[in-house]
Amino acid sequence: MSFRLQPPAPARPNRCQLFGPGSRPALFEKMAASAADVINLDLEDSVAPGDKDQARANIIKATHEVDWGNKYLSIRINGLDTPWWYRDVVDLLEQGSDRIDQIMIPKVGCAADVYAVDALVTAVEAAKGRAKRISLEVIIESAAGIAHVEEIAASSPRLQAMSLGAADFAASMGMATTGIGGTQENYYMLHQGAKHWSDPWHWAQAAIVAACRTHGILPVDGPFGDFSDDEGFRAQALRSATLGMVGKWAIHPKQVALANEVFTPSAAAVTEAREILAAMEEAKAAGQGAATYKGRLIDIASMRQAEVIVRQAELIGG
Ligand SMILES: CC(C)(COP(=O)(O)OP(=O)(O)OC[C@H]1O[C@@H](n2cnc3c(N)ncnc32)[C@H](O)[C@@H]1OP(=O)(O)O)[C@@H](O)C(=O)NCCC(=O)NCCSC(=O)C[C@H](O)C(=O)O
Ligand SMILES: [Mg+2]
Repeated sequence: MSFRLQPPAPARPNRCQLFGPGSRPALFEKMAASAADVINLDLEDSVAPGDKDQARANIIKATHEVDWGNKYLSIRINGLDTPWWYRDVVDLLEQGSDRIDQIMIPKVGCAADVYAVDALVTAVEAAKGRAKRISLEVIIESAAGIAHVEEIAASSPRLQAMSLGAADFAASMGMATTGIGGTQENYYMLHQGAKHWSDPWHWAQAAIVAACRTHGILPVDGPFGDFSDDEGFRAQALRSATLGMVGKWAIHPKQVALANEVFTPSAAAVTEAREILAAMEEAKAAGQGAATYKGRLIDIASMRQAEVIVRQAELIGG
């Protein structure tokens, strides 16, 4: 380990973030009753410009009236290039209840974007004497965002999570697709006449995971647009989990169970991780730093890998 230690990410479950437009208050109770760990009420791109004020009022009312149970309640404000974002922050924190946990900032392009929101949140919190400290989540969904991902991850002590927004990311990068996540038909290698599909989201996800892990932030995979394609969602989520992401958005309720399943370590994986830890304790007691488990090498690094799985299971209550 470097002399600079890797900080732990916030210890809360974040397997699924269920989104719903602030302009559809009829969905709020259903969202609260879902199995998602995090609820994202949206003021940004799922709300038409003419509905922004009403959506904000709907969300403020719902923070007082809906029973959100143990959900982590997050509200996505409008981007910093719009005339709405400051009013979103001020009204939410002046008029919304203490039930609000987090503000999500879309299209973050540099650390100063987070600084600006942090400054406003800090001022309103102090002025209103709000007891709960609001956390922040950012969405990386632009060329500038991915270019500055590390400085963004380091931008604020309030920052708890960072998501990849595949749709805006693709648009900003000029990618030739209208797909939101998943396999892209034209992104393949040819080998001996056969097509082998690659993953165009991989490098951005890996950059986000590295920035997040360096600064103790939760890395999250964003939307998978085709909510009729369960297997496509599962494949995308499994790749994200394998890379180190802790969860994924759901843009339709049917995606919640899929995300929870993928980002909950299986009983077999937890058993194996615990066996590795036990085998290494035995090896250490015998003065050895390496051992054999099911015919393969395990050593002290294997303990750290196993601990990731056990910690995740314990967080979820497994
Ligand atoms: C995608 C939808 C517009 C579909 O809505 P609808 O046509 O109502 O769906 P269904 O008829 O299939 O709904 C079945 C039942 O489920 C309820 N429902 C629907 N959506 C939700 C929800 N989000 N949460 C909870 N419950 C929901 C319906 O009411 C039906 O219930 P019942 O009648 O009792 O059976 C809609 O799902 C939707 O609006 N989804 C969220 C869209 C959104 O928030 N988008 C923003 C995030 S993605 C993004 O911004 C891109 C990103 O930034 C990037 O750049 O990548
Ligand atoms: Mg977006």
